[in-house]
Amino acid sequence: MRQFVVASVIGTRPEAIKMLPLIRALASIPAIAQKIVFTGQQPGLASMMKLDTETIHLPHVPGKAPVGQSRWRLRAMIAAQIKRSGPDLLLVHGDTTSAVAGALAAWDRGVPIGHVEAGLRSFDPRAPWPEEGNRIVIDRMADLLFAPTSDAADNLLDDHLVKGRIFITGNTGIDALFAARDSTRKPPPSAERTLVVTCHRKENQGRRTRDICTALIAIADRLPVSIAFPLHANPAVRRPIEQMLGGHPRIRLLEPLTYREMVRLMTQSWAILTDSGGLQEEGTALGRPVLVLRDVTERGEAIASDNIRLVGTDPDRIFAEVGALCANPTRYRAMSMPSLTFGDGRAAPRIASIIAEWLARCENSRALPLPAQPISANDLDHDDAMVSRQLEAV
Ligand SMILES: CC(=O)N[C@@H]1[C@@H](OP(=O)(O)OP(=O)(O)OC[C@H]2O[C@@H](n3ccc(=O)[nH]c3=O)[C@H](O)[C@@H]2O)O[C@H](CO)[C@@H](O)[C@@H]1O
Repeated sequence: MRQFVVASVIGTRPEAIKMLPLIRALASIPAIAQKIVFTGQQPGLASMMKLDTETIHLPHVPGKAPVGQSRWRLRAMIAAQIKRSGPDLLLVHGDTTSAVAGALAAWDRGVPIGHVEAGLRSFDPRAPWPEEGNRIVIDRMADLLFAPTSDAADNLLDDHLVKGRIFITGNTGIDALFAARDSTRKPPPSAERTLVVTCHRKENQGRRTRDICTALIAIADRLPVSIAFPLHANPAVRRPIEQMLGGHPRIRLLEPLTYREMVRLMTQSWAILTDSGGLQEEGTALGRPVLVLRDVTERGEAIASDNIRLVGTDPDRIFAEVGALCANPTRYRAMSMPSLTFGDGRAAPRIASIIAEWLARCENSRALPLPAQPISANDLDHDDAMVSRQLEAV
């Protein structure tokens, strides 16, 4: 039997972190050859991933273009790559401009699409923008949809324009987290209460960043907490933060950390304050309370399990929520229970086996299987037996 070609599009740090476990799992399948397309949306990712598969680097266009222009440019360049290498399946991850451009390029060329981390919704088209629109568009074009949780799968089932095969697999980000956590010596417990902070979202730039920094100064000045703040690489994000927080004795501004360093910092942390999607999932799996610097989240499962709380960006509210964690051990303990709601660390091999089985069936059927009926609600259980039942139907 011939080798199948599976191409993956990578544009940002979270895509690199969350796709690496799947790329490694696919590499262990002899029938599959891979091509990794780096779009340059964020530079330096290939060296971070240390891949030994074929990689393609799209030319980086300096300067910050409007989102629509970037999407069009990336779509055209990825379509040209697809024309050259004709993959049997194109994988995209999440909700970035690179992901939606990759899916559109595959759509243009009639190449089947696999969406990793499918089904996340904030149900607010403007927050986050353009991510909410991106992931809806991708899900409606995708042939294989890998939903991290049953809630995400429910979102897909509720959208009658989603026609692909839905699988509940867990989030590959938890695979990456556990691999990084278990590959380093367990750090000694930190005597100090360290609050890990990250802030990078477009909607939090400007006044909201200043409000968040005002809260951090009050926290560092008045609460028994020190702050470790790994800065985002984007100068427009980090500059105002450096101006407001630089030099504060109880606030450590850090250069962007490697993933392993970041996992070590989170493992040692007392709590996490962030607008990041990935950190909400990681804090939940590690059992660290996560306060979210947003008004909405796609991780409703972790609100239900009281692992995360939405605190928004009002400085007084942020200070009060961190203060309550300090003053209320019962609340702190309740938010510190590790939960596998976002995955058990085996999502990547699960997805890889689904892909290998699906490609083989496509080959045997000599045609792309018609989009089968979405899975029924009673299929939404989180185990491998369910996945194999779904595959039988392909
Ligand atoms: C709407 C939304 O929520 N979308 C999310 C967004 O991703 P995000 O919000 O998680 O983005 P960031 O916060 O930039 O990355 C976080 C990762 O980086 C690690 N990290 C952090 C600081 C550091 O110094 N070193 C590191 O290694 C950290 O542990 C974590 O794993 O887009 C992704 C792609 O579409 C989606 O998957 C994801 O849903």
